[in-house]
Amino acid sequence: MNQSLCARHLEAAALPLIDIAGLFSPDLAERTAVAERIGAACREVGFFCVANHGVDPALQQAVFEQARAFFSQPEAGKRALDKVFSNANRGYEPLRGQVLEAGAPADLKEGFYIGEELAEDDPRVLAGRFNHGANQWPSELADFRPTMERYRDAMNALAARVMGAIALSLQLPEEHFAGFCRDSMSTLRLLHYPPQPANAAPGEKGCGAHTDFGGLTLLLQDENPGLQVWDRHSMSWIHAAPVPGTYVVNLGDMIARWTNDQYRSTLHRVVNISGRERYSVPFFFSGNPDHLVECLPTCLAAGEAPRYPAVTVEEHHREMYRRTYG
Ligand SMILES: O=C(O)CCC(=O)C(=O)O
Ligand SMILES: [Fe+2]
Repeated sequence: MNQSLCARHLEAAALPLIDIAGLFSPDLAERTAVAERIGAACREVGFFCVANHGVDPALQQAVFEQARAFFSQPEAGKRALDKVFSNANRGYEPLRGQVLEAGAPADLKEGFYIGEELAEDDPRVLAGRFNHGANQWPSELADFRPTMERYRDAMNALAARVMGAIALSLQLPEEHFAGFCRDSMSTLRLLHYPPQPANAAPGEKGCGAHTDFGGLTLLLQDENPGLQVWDRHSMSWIHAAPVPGTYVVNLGDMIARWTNDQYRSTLHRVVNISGRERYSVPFFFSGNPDHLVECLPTCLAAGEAPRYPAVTVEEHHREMYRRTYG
């Protein structure tokens, strides 16, 4: 994306818009300058848009095409890859399969989960590690798997780069989170939201209000708005309309735990009032399952205590899946 496009969208964007071209510079000062902007957005909102992220637009379009092709299959075809057949939360999740907002009706979205590909005889799979296993792939869509694998690789690389910037923004060495980023148990999630029905039950919506569980989320949206982000100042929902060519980046609960809530994991939801089918592709960069997430000493003021006990990435995710899938 060029500068003029960024500038034109700057006013329209409800979330901070950050040009991250400088993160690809060999010059540490340029990377640090971008990191400072990211740090300010993390403290203030916990949500921001990034432009000049380097991800191939043709690859993004291919991901949407494959997602549409998958979800437009007859229900029986999708159900053949139901998540219930997976020991690693992979595959199809039908409409109303998750309750992201405790006490609210189930979410009006259907989804498809993809993770790192691990063979059934991998020691981590044999040991029953959470979310570790093989993917379920739709055999009738020949381009689906290679497209998603290329995209997942691109997302892992971009997320690790943004984690480097977050480290810099906290006055830590850029590689501070390298152990977290190594062999991340990331999840790529394809989502399809039907238009919000006129006769929706009270509180029924695409995605109930929630914070993301993990480290970083990189969200690719189609052109249909629907995402809403809680604004603690106005105590109302910001409508985060899609900005072409950008990702929405938001922080998950683990970064809030690291920073003792200095960096925010902010409430968000989806209401698809566009009147059209909406597709989105969040990528959850969850981190290394064995990594211990505990408050960074540099994020504690004198005499302040950590708000959260230390937890491993795996323990934390196991608990969050239990809460939202019952
Ligand atoms: O579809 C979206 O825009 C957001 C989805 C989301 O918040 C999630 O899956 O955690
Ligand atoms: Fe989310």
